[in-house]
Amino acid sequence: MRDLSRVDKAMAGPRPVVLSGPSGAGKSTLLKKLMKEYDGVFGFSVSHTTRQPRPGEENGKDYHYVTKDAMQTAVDNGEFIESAVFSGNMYGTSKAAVQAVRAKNLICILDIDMQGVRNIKKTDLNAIYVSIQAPSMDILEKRLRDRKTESEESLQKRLHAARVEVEFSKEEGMFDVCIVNDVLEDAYGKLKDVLLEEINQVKKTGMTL
Ligand SMILES: Nc1ncnc2c1ncn2[C@@H]1O[C@H](COP(=O)(O)OP(=O)(O)OP(=O)(O)O)[C@@H](O)[C@H]1O
Ligand SMILES: Nc1nc2c(ncn2[C@@H]2O[C@H](COP(=O)(O)O)[C@@H](O)[C@H]2O)c(=O)[nH]1
Repeated sequence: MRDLSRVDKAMAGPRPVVLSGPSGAGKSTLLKKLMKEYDGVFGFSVSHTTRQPRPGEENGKDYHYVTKDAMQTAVDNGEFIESAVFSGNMYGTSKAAVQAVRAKNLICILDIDMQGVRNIKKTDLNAIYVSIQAPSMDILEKRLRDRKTESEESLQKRLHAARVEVEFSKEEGMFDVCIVNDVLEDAYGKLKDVLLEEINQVKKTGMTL
């Protein structure tokens, strides 16, 4: 007899993965490793932002870089699943960004702040929520400073937001798992363990198509 629950699951597509946590905790580092190791399994939900691109970032790949007016108009037109102001800039997940990944039957990865988590939880996306944390505020600050992407003002705003994000991660039921990114390879191993079922599902479905 066919296992209908498994058929339904495959048809619904893989569950999206939400990575969230303080700026500098290592979300992008971890998700880039995942996308490299599992080429053709994960797809990144490319957010929109009004912040300036950093050296090496590519429009359409890391973010869609837009003006505040363009972003506000798109938000007002209902083009976003969620949007937020973080550290003085607007960020948002467009419906098109998620749809583009899901149309390919890939695991959609969202890298979003806590406001985004709250809002995505109100949707029917049925995501897996993973909190990425640094081992301590001192280490977080050092990582952010060493990254050399922020002005002192922006760094202070991010550290302030980080304290709030740390408390948020402790809220009951917010995250399925919390990973402390101390030794990168250990954190990456834990992330892969959490996502193993979805990874295997995508690999299996891909092979039968
Ligand atoms: N386990 C680790 N040990 C040491 N350095 C790390 C580790 N993980 C990430 N880093 C470094 O810390 C910095 C911040 O990492 P990353 O940019 O991935 O953070 P993020 O959470 O994506 O931040 P943001 O939210 O600002 O985009 C980077 O320079 C990265 O190379
Ligand atoms: N709510 C949302 N938050 C987002 C989105 N895209 C990124 N982010 C978060 O913003 C901060 C800062 O990112 P940075 O690239 O400027 O360092 C970080 O916490 C991201 O997770 C989004 O679409 N919605």
